[in-house]
Amino acid sequence: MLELKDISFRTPESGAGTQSPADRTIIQDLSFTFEPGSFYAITGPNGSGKTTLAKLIMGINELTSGSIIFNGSDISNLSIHERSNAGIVYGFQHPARFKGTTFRDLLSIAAGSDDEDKLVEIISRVGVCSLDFLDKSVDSKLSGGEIKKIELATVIAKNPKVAIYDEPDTGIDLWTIGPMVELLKREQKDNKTTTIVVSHNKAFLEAADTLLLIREGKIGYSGDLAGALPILEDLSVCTFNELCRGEDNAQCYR
Ligand SMILES: Nc1ncnc2c1ncn2[C@@H]1O[C@H](COP(=O)(O)OP(=O)(O)OP(=O)(O)O)[C@@H](O)[C@H]1O
Repeated sequence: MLELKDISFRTPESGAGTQSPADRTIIQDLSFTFEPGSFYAITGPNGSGKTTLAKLIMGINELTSGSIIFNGSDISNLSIHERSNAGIVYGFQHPARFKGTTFRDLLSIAAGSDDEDKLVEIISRVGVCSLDFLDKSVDSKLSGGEIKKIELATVIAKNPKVAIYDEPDTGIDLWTIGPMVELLKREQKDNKTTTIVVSHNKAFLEAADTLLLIREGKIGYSGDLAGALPILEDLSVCTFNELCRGEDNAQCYR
């Protein structure tokens, strides 16, 4: 069980001192409990704080206040590495590329083994069928979709208790999204992985057991997709008509 207790994240406005009253609150007094083995989708408008929330759980961002409890232990002050050892793993929206490093290198580190059979078993789980792919260099020549598959494989190779994926569909073609959702659902079921996906994609929202809608750094809604739909519909219509002086019924979608 992963419990967020009144967590907040504030940053100084650029140019302001660290204790400035102009501090900006990105996540505000947010509490939520992620049940083991469930699938969660975190969604909400751009800039609402979804990635920040995911990074707070991983320890990439430091909490300003509040605490995070994982399986009964307070992990609020643990480093990323320590949280990773405890079983929490993060897949980045824009994974890093490492010139001179191959997919095999990254996967061996993640899996803790360079045993060929083990690596083949992992890449087949993520739908990479070609063995040649293992020896691809993880550099700028990879396509956006290829690097995301590599990132996904390295998360899965760690057999995480909690897997956090930040917009895993970035750069992925429409035909690959369905299999990707199936893969994450399969990992959730087979390994009882608590799965947290930050996404705007309907396929992930539909796959989730629970959807968290983040609005201005708080949970605006948590529950099933059916309950969220009216709110999502509402959020998709522009609320700046008065400012832009567009026609009242222009219904400018963003
Ligand atoms: N370390 C930081 N310092 C200053 N501002 C930050 C920091 N991290 C995030 N922000 C700001 O906080 C806000 C929320 O960012 P975040 O990336 O969490 O949004 P998001 O909901 O994931 O958005 P998107 O859907 O566009 O990916 C943004 O305005 C962002 O610029």
